[in-house]
Amino acid sequence: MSEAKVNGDLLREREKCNFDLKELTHFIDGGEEATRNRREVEEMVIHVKEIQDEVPEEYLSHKEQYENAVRKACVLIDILKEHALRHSSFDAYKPTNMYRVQSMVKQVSPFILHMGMFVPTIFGQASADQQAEWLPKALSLQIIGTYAQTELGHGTFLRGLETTATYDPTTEEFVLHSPTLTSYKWWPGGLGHTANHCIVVAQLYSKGVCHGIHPFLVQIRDSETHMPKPGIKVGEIGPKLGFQTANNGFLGFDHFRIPRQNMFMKNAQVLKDGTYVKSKSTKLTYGTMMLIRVMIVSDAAYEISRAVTIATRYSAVRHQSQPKPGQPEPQILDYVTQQHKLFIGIATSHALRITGSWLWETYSKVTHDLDAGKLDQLPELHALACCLKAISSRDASAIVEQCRLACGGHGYMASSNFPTIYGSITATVTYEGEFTVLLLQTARYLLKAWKSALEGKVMTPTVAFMVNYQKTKPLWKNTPEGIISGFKAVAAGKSKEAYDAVISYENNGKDYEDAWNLASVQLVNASEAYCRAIICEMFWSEVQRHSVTMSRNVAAVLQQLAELYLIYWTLEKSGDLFEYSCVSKEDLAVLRRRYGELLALIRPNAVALVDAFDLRDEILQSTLGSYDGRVYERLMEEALKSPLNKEPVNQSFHKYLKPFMQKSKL
Ligand SMILES: CCCCCCCC/C=C\CCCCCCCCCCCCCCCC(=O)SCCNC(=O)CCNC(=O)[C@H](O)C(C)(C)COP(=O)(O)OP(=O)(O)OC[C@H]1O[C@@H](n2cnc3c(N)ncnc32)[C@H](O)[C@@H]1OP(=O)(O)O
Ligand SMILES: Cc1cc2nc3c(=O)[nH]c(=O)nc-3n(C[C@H](O)[C@H](O)[C@H](O)COP(=O)(O)OP(=O)(O)OC[C@H]3O[C@@H](n4cnc5c(N)ncnc54)[C@H](O)[C@@H]3O)c2cc1C
Repeated sequence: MSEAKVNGDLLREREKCNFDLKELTHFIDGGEEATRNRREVEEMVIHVKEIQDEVPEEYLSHKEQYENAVRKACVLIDILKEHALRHSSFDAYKPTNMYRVQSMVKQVSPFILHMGMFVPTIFGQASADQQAEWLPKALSLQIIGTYAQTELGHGTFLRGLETTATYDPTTEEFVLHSPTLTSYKWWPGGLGHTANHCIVVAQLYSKGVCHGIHPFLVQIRDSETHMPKPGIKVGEIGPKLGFQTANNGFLGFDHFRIPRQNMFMKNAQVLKDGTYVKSKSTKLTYGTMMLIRVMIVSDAAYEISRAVTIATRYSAVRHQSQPKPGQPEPQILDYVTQQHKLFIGIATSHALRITGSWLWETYSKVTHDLDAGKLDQLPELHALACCLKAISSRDASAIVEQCRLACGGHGYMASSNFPTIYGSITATVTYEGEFTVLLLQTARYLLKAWKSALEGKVMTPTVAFMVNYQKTKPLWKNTPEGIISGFKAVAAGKSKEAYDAVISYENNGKDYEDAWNLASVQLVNASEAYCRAIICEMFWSEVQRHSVTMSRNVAAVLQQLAELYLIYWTLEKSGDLFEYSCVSKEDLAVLRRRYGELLALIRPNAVALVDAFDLRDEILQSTLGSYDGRVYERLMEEALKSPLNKEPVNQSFHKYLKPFMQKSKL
């Protein structure tokens, strides 16, 4: 990009950068080679004319948006498939690469569930024979699939799903049926008009016995005509807050038959005569959800990086107000309140990316052990994935919205891209396990952990801190390590309180379930505190670990961001820390001053820090956040694309306004 065209404020901001920007980008990507590979994929996609829209998508009808999205998804997937094959690797399938490439088309891909859940379920739940048959077709998109679990009546409570799959040994088939309106599948992405196959989660009946929910591969549309198969009722569920082009659909079955072999057989099986063979754990059926929950943590980090890049660049270009008479209007980035809104976003993106990578590695290790029959680490992984998915998606939604608000009126424009980013990220708070529901899952683990600590049992690593808390309340130290220890004290204290509350309700005559419900606000708070302690510890310790191999200034900016994150949350949660740790008012006053110092230290590097995310304009898709900072020019260029501006007088004037005004004159 020619520097001459770049906005002067941004040029000056970039000159202030005191660290090696490329080194930070490599760190974010996971190494220099990873940066090269990512850029190669992006470069390949960026120049493809077919994925660029002449008319902004917002002006298209719902139907046109979908058709355009299918067209672009086909182009995109073709390029990526070719790339993946050329490199004989699965690199293109890595979550981080997928997110970035996906965001080059503004609206979500109707193939998202194919790539995100259909293919992974075949990997995770199909037997070797089934994989050999289904994977080549799925990976090459000869068949397009989705993951149909949620029903009109139930999303959270999976044991309550109503779709049935009844085994008929005479024909060696399963009969799929939707007995009620509420049993209709509802929500699966791509189900409306894109997928011709889907993974259906249904209650398995054999020999008159219900064995609970199991996944089945079902062809729902004809391979040639794409017509729904007889016995299948399928369609799209209509417009939503976001995710407009995901083609979320509904699906009902009228005694629809599939071969026995279409039940996913890696874990449980039904033999020809109808004998049911149990899985090592019924929870293995939930494997794909676990994978996506793990991926969502990195996705949250990525969406924050997009929002905060847009808002920070805009804040460097935008001038407003005149605090000192006669002086020029300052850049809004110089207002400390603006720094307070934005720098926590930069810090959180790093915190969640680092935590997401750690969770990904933990997930890989535990699933490898599961394949070898070792199930002992599954509960801890489940507890971690649940709370990290919940908190990362909620934090990301809040930060994206904060970034939008930080851009004032222009943040409200569709062309800022905030509405689309927000529409996507806020969906992650609900899908793949609703926020509160997942925190309550983690709370189950925490209560057991607290009980184990009371009984002096061996503790798993992420809850081992509970043992110390039982002995003493840790002394407060105004250091990052001291703050982390304080957050652990909050997590332990809240777990204890929730545990005691459940016991106390039970002692007062409530049964366990009612006691649980009565204590559930405390349970959710305990999970949130545990999760915050994990993110804080992971962020700080990983930055420390990597600092020794980094140049001094890159290490310094990352340490500033990690410290900012820790202090931000200490100040946000000061009430909890007063209650459960030994922090004093004086300690908090010191931290408040340090927080102000950190904002000032980060300020000169702010634009460089978001530049280091290395998000191309084609990925940001924002009038406010482009690299050159031509904010006002772009806003006007985009406004002129409005179809309403194609003619000086709209026909509604002659049809309605003029007669209306004339009538008013009489
Ligand atoms: C060749 C390659 C080419 C590459 C080309 C690339 C091209 C790229 C282009 C485009 C692609 C686009 C980019 C893709 C990016 C991918 C991102 C993916 C995004 C996907 C989008 C997803 C959309 C959303 C999908 C969905 O929402 S699917 C539906 C999800 N549904 C839920 O999550 C339901 C939530 N409910 C539950 O999970 C459970 O019911 C419950 C709440 C956990 C309760 O379950 P249950 O009643 O059975 O259990 P309990 O009785 O409560 O508990 C019993 C014990 O079991 C424990 N438990 C529960 N769950 C688990 C578990 N999963 N694992 C382990 N243990 C579990 C529980 O804790 C209890 O334990 P206990 O000891 O306390 O008894
Ligand atoms: C954009 C989007 C895409 C989706 N894609 C898919 C897909 O591809 N495939 C698919 O199968 N599904 C999909 N879903 C469905 C999604 O997984 C569910 O909506 C989600 O799991 C939440 O379930 P629910 O809608 O039943 O919410 P509910 O469980 O009805 O939640 C409503 C409220 O009740 C509360 N609540 C429920 N149970 C409890 C409890 N036990 N304790 C305390 N509070 C409780 C919740 O906290 C929440 O406040 C998608 C959803 C969205 C929004």
